[in-house]
Amino acid sequence: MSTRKTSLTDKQAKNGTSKYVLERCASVNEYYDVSFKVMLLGDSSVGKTCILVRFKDGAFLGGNFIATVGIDFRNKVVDVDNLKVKLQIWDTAGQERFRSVTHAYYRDAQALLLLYDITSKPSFDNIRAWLTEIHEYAQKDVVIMLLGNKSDMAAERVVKKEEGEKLAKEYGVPFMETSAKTGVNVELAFLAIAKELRHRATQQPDEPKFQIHDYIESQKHKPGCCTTV
Ligand SMILES: Nc1nc2c(ncn2[C@@H]2O[C@H](COP(=O)(O)OP(=O)(O)OP(=O)(O)O)[C@@H](O)[C@H]2O)c(=O)[nH]1
Repeated sequence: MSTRKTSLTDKQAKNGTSKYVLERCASVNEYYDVSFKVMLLGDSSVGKTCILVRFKDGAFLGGNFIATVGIDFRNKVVDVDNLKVKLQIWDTAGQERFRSVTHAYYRDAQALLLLYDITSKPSFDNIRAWLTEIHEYAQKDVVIMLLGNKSDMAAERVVKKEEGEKLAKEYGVPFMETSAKTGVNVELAFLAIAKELRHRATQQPDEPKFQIHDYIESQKHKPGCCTTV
């Protein structure tokens, strides 16, 4: 399958929906109650586009690697606790030369999925630098999740799962290993983010806070979890 990773003009990008739209809206014939922007970040080739395509279309983009140019987005509406949540998911270019383009989009994002590749030590080592950038450019209350992608490549693994867990714990962010190839944990990652954002947007002061870490742990241990086919 051939994919061309396209970039958007600023005008197209700014046509996105605003924060916490709590009204019934139609987006390409799909109704939703609330809309959020989620951004995929991480070094080039860690699998950001593949994770998005797996979640959106249930497919894997194998074959030749074509780096993303600039930034691109796709929408997906998911049901979260009786509310239709639209995730507008921004796929960014991991290459350094596009960094100044993508910085401009950080502040509009309500959630960030930060990826590294379990077969690439540099991509893991760069996570701290990514978190520094996030703290500089993103909203203070942005939801961050760390993902160690390509978990299907066990033979080539150079980053232990425990290392990912330790780093995530240090920064107080949820963590899981994913595979865009097999689908493991991909849906869970996006659904956990959608749930967290949905609860933040609609939560009453007397309601208990949604616990994303607990939710992920409870779902990981469910039979049949967490493959998108
Ligand atoms: N085995 C395996 N390969 C993967 C996985 N995810 C991505 N790949 C491969 O890794 C390469 C890079 O994937 P992309 O999704 O294009 O990477 P990216 O992070 O979007 O890269 P940039 O656009 O440059 O930022 C491609 O050849 C994919 O087929 C995975 O979970 N498992």
